[in-house]
Order: sequence, then C-alpha cells, then structure tokens
Amino acid sequence: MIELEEAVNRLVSSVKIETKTEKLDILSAYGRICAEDVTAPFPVPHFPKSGMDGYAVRSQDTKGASKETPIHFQVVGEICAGDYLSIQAKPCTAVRVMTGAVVPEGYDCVIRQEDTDYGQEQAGIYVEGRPWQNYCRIGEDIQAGTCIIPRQARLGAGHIGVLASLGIREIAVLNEPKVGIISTGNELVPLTSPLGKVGVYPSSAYAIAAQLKALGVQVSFLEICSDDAQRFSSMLEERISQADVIITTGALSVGKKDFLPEALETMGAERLFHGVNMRPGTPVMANRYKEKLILSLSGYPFAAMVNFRLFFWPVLAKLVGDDSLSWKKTRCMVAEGNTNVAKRRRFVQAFSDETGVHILDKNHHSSVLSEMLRSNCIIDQKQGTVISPGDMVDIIYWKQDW
Ligand SMILES: Nc1nc2c(c(=O)[nH]1)N[C@H]1C(S)=C(S)[C@@H](COP(=O)(O)OP(=O)(O)OC[C@H]3O[C@@H](n4cnc5c(N)ncnc54)[C@H](O)[C@@H]3O)O[C@H]1N2
Ligand code: MOO
Repeated sequence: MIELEEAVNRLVSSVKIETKTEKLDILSAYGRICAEDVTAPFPVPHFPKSGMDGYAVRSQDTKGASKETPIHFQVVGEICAGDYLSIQAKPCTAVRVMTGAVVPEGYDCVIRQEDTDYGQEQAGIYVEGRPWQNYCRIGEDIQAGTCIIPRQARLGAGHIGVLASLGIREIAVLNEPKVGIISTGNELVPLTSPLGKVGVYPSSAYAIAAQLKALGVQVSFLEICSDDAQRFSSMLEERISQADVIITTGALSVGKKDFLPEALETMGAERLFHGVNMRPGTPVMANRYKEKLILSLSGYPFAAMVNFRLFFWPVLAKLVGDDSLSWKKTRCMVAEGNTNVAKRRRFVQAFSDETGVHILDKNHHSSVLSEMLRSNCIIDQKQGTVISPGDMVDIIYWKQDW
C-alpha cells in the first residue's frame, strides 16, 4: 500500500497531454480552456470618452473657478454617446457631452453637470478641472497589441465580455476531455428497472457523471457491468476508444466477486497502484491500458467521491493544463464536531463557513452518500490523530457550485 501523494504522482506522471482544439462562438466557449493567446486588435476604448454627463473643457481654462466665482465658457456643440462631431478645442470653449460621448480633440477634462449652471450657450463652471478628470483615455481598458487572454485561461464571464469588447466572435478552445464510466456489481440495477429484493442503483456513477459535467468533461458512456471478468473485458475493449480516461467503480477489494484487479492484469494492463493509505477509498486502483488511463474507484459511494476528488482532479489538471484543479488545501479552525482517532489517514465529511469547519461525519461512513447534500469540503485527518473544536485542519473543497 502506498501513500496518497505517491499514488497521485504516479497517476499524474502517466497522463499524456493531447491538445485537440475546436473553434466555438464566444458564448459556447464559456467555461472552456482557451487554446490560443488573444491579442487586442485595437484599443478599448478606441476613442476618448466622457465619463460623466457634463461639459468637456480644457482644464487649464478652469483655474480659479468656484461656485462664488464661476468661469463662463462658450458652448460650441453637444455630443451624445454614438454621435460624432468634429470640433477643434479653442480656449474658454466647452462642448456639452453626455456619458460615453466622444470628447473632441484638445479638451482634456469633463466637468460634471452638477458643478455647472447647465447653461446652453454659455455655461458657468463652478469647479477647477484636473487634466483627464472624468475622461476615459484611448486604451484605458485594453491597449492595442497586448495579450489580453493567454492560452490555458478558463473562459469566464469576464473573458467573454472582453472578447466581445474586441469584436471577437469565435475563439479556439481545447476539446473537452472524454471520460467513460463503468460501474461493476451483480447487484447494480439500471434506473429504468425495479430494484427487486437486493438490487442497488448505481448512485455513485451518476454523482461522478454530474461532477464530470461540472468540471467541463464529456461523459462518453455510463455502463453497468456484472461481476464477470469476461464481460468487463469485452465491454472495455468495445468502449475504450470512446474516452480519454475510464473510471470504474467497485470490485476492488478482497471479496469473492472483486474481480477487477485480476481481470485488468490478465488483459495486460500496466498497474500504477492498487491500495492507498487512506480512508475511505483504500482499495483505489489505477492502470494504463492501450494508452488510456483506467482509474478504479471504491464501490462505496462516498469513498468513490473521495477517490474521485483526490485522484481525478489532478489528472484533469494535467490534461487541460489548469493548475487550479489540483488539490488546494485551505487551513481552517474546527468550529464543531469531533472525530475518533484515525487508524490511517482519513478524509472526513465537513462543512466550512465563516464560523469555521463543522464535522458532519463523526464515524466512518464510506457508503453514505446523502451527507454530500450538506458537505462542501473534506478534512484531511492525519493518521493517529483526533480532531476536536479549536484544532487547525487542512480542508479540500468539493466543487463550490455542485
Ligand atoms: N474483508 C474485507 N472486506 C472489505 C475490505 C477489506 O479490506 N477486507 N475493504 C473494505 C473497504 S475499505 C472498502 S472501501 C470496500 C470496497 O470494496 P469494493 O471497491 O470492491 O466495492 P464493492 O464491494 O464492489 O462495493 C461496495 C459497496 O458499494 C456498493 N456499490 C458498488 N457500486 C456502486 C455504485 N456505482 N453506486 C452505488 N453503490 C455501489 C455495493 O453494492 C456495495 O454495497 O470493501 C470493504 N470490504
Ligand atoms: O476504503 Mo473503505 O475505507 O471502507 O471506503
């Protein structure tokens, strides 16, 4: 049995990065990984803009202006956003401008209308203007030629908005990785069938598929396979070309029907590890077969969730070059709850909020999935320790918007 970090290292080192890309319209590209550096073809804004409704003036002409001693300017034009007027600034003249209007050349500030007498032909200005006050300069937002979005960025709302501001309608993104799921177990029953006396619905396969979707991964297939090495082997051969990674659940431990380790060995898969010093999910296993990674998670649903969080996320981080998907531990104080002594390193269901970490799972419940409804993180409990209120612990979040 190996340590968790060693197992994750072996797994991640075996991942081969394949960069296939596709062009998408920018809205469809939301959440995807950018496959090219995006350089601004022009500055934003590309004309000098008024930041306020008011009067464009030359700041030097406003020296000494106050409410008591206003300076009067001749208003030589009016410009609203979207209008264009060619005016050359002359001393002691003003142009009535609305927010977003172009500021004609030679004027270097805008006095907001609240600081004027709102005059139409002559405007009394009550304050001194500073150069570039209420004036949005060319390129203030984005300078032409800058790399505004680097490749490997995950495209969020801000990125989509920036692309739109540059008139970019399409962008190259990495293809979504594809993952197929095979849940093993004679007891497993498709959701379309009645449970019968001892059937079990494959809840963890669905929870994993949902997590994959949330992580921007395509779920190529979700299969149930009976505890039969031959059936598994033909199902894998048939399906393997459809996915970059295959996730299996169950049949890993020491029971009579735990056929998977031997079945994969017989098929000639290269074993990366089987059994990791952690609970839940101790029997987790990884193999490489026909250039694909086969990650085998514990059958118990919560154990499968923990295996998925700790092993699949780093794999995905490498596949798509997004480091934020590797583990990130956050140090927090326990607010509530205790654990028993951990006989081996353990990951404990918890909920973290502004008051600290609340332990949800006081015992070892590998099979309990419904605690996931309340949990937003797991605590990394070191071997041989107990956890009590006031202790500082490392937590790992589940994905926040699940
Ligand atoms: N004598 C021993 N027994 C067990 C040991 C051990 O060391 N000695 N290890 C235990 C530990 S730890 C774990 S974890 C489990 C894991 O076993 P498997 O990964 O082989 O899982 P299965 O036996 O196939 O299934 C366990 C449990 O989970 C249910 N299951 C399976 N797949 C799904 C699914 N997709 N969705 C929902 N539930 C599923 C299955 O019906 C079983 O109840 O072994 C311990 N035993
Ligand atoms: O490895 Mo298991 O601890 O029962 O999930």
